[in-house]
Amino acid sequence: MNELINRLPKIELHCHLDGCVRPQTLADIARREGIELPAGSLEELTTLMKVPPSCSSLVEALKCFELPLKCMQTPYALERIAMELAEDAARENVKYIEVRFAPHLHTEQGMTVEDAIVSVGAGLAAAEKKTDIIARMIVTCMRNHSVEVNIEAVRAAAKFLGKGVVGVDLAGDEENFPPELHEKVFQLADELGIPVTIHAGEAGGANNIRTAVERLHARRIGHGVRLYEDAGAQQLLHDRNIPLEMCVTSNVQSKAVDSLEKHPIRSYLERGIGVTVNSDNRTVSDTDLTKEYQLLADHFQFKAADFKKVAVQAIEAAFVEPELKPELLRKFQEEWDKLGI
Ligand SMILES: O=c1[nH]cnc2c1ncn2[C@H]1C[C@H](O)[C@@H](CO)O1
Ligand SMILES: [Zn+2]
Repeated sequence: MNELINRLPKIELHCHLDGCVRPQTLADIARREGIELPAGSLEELTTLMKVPPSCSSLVEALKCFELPLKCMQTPYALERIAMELAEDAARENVKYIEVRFAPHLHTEQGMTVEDAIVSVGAGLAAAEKKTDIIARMIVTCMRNHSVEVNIEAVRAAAKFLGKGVVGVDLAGDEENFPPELHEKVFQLADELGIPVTIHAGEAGGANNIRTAVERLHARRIGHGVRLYEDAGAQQLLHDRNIPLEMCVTSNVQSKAVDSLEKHPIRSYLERGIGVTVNSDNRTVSDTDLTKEYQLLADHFQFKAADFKKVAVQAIEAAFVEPELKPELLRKFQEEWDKLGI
């Protein structure tokens, strides 16, 4: 199964740029830009960039983003980090990736929201030229930012829609900032024709999943782990064909589930809820898509047929230009044929 997992064609819909910075790159940028890092060695830096084993909540996990963000304040840094992320994914045979980031988190040293989008877009485009990956951007709004700031992010996303940006998202502290606070923001996204995905049911209850769909126009749900709490919400996702972007390792770390064994991914798959498999944050969660697939094979009896199913569901749910989907599906089919699965 290991070799098969390495060779499987993959697709990733939920991946945060600031959670995927290579430690060596962070060290390089810090040196280049004269930023002092609180670590004496690469090993120490790598440890600081990862969620600690003692992590007890999402709020605690979110602290791990402060360090990489310090070194993600210039066009050079954003372009390089985006390119490297897409290259790392391509090496895992990821054929399509949606990379998300909150442009406002990158404006501390004078970059504008639009500068940040342009730089990430340039990095992804560079990786597309060098590898066989298609890479797109999702503009993330932060739950702790004001409605006004998030409206600005959505307007910037609209400007780049079809030019690298394919959607908008809501992320951050779900425990203290419920989705309805940002209803106006995603009302606007809908009016502007931007596809919406919302982190919900991770550090908050299934009611947030319902709100994300019914009031924030979500077409996909980030995590949605706690969907099991509400049969009505399950029915809603099933009826509207709204899939979950599941990130199993991340959910164990943030305590969205009590233990790995209690993760509901298998039961959602069996109940006909759309499930997709994602890394969330490669560096912060110390994972990648290959490790996530391996985890599913080892602990949730995922077989080749299950991996095919989740890939097809992800292709269907991708925000990529619709005209690219048949080509993407063809690429996957070609590789499955080669693997005889
Ligand atoms: O899993 C997550 N849940 C909620 N927010 C998250 C998660 N992973 C990353 N974020 C936040 C922290 C980052 O700074 C921000 C933008 O990528 O999104
Ligand atoms: Zn996330």
